[in-house]
Amino acid sequence: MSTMLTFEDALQEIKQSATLRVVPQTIALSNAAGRVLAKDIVADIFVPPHDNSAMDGYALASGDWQADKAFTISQRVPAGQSAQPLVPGTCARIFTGANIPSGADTVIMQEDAKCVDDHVAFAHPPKKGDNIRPKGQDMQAGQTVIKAGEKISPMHIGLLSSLGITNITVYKPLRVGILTTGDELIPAGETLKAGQIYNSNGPMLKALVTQAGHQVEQCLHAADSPEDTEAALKTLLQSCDVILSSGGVSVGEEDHVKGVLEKLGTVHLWKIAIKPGKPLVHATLEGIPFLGLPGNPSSTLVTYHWFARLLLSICSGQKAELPPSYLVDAGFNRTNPIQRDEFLRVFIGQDGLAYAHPQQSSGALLAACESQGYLHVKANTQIEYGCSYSFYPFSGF
Ligand SMILES: Nc1nc2c(c(=O)[nH]1)N[C@H]1C(S)=C(S)[C@@H](COP(=O)(O)OP(=O)(O)OC[C@H]3O[C@@H](n4cnc5c(N)ncnc54)[C@H](O)[C@@H]3O)O[C@H]1N2
Ligand code: MOO
Repeated sequence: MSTMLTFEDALQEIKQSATLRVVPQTIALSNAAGRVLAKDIVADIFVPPHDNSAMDGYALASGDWQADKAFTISQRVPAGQSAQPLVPGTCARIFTGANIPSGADTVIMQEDAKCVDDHVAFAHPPKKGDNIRPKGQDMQAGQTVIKAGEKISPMHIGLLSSLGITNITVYKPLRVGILTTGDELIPAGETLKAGQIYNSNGPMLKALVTQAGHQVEQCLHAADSPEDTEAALKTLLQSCDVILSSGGVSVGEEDHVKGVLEKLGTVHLWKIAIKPGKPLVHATLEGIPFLGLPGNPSSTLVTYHWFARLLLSICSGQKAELPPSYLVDAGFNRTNPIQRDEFLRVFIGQDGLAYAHPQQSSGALLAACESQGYLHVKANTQIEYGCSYSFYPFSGF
């Protein structure tokens, strides 16, 4: 148990043991932004339902066009009204969004038309299909348009509204318990005494979990004692689907989280070859997944982003996907050997190169706030100016 797992093996282990922890419920689409879809959505209509005009202009059969022919305007079709079949050899006055009359196959925009008394002529020959948005251009009946596991975005709300859908089946929000540990920590708002610092991981984790769309069920703080840690965990176990903690997972005699986990449940992994975040612990307590994040604030952030986010995603019914990344060249060198996979907090310069923030201590959080994402540098490599590394913008997490 004391050997360190590789980053990939740890991800795999957490991914494989994570299971769905929430049940479906049907809710109004208008309240569904940010919720996780529980059932595929299959379109039951075509969108648009009919061929319709993309322009204000004139609908005609392209084969009827002749230079300077004066077309009779045989009908007027505003959006929202049904069109009559086109009288052969004539055109229809038509407006954006209006249904194309049967017999017409093209729309000429009004700027390209010349009105002659109550007739109209078109100088340039149209192409069949011009300015017509065909039936089903956006969605076809029978097409799966959103898969279960997707988080509903405002775009999805628009898309589903265009199908006439008012209710959808989503998963109930995942209830997450947060435990912070440490005798030295006090909440913001109180006055610091010698040896004390403010609890920053608690509020940060609460914000990360909330931003990811989960429900923070309860936040507790435990002193550095096995009794306090055990009591807090037992309380969280009563109402939470998943538990995250910060601190108390290293090797000192003031670190009690792992010992209590071994007493109450099963520890699956402890210590990963990453920097920062090495002493991460993963366990199951009474069937409830638990991740113990290391207490240094940047270690908490990094392990939340890479491991807790994934665990919470799977438990809440989402797909187990890593955030998007792209290759960026390093704008700096580092020749000292890298023994653990590193997640450097970096920003992208105007030259497009990645620059490491000068402060990479796991105890410092300002560096993350001043950076744009992670540069993932794998163990046993070096960082060379101009070489490419995977960059993961914070916005993808
Ligand atoms: N002898 C060794 N010591 C340490 C090792 C090691 O391998 N051998 N690993 C180091 C690494 S790496 C990390 S990371 C830390 C993780 O330790 P813990 O998870 O046990 O965290 P704590 O000791 O409780 O706290 C570490 C640090 O973070 C501050 N902290 C904790 N919680 C909060 C919070 N909620 N808000 C703000 N700051 C917090 C705490 O005061 C400590 O300064 O262990 C190393 N040690
Ligand atoms: O792994 Mo620790 O997070 O290096 O500071």
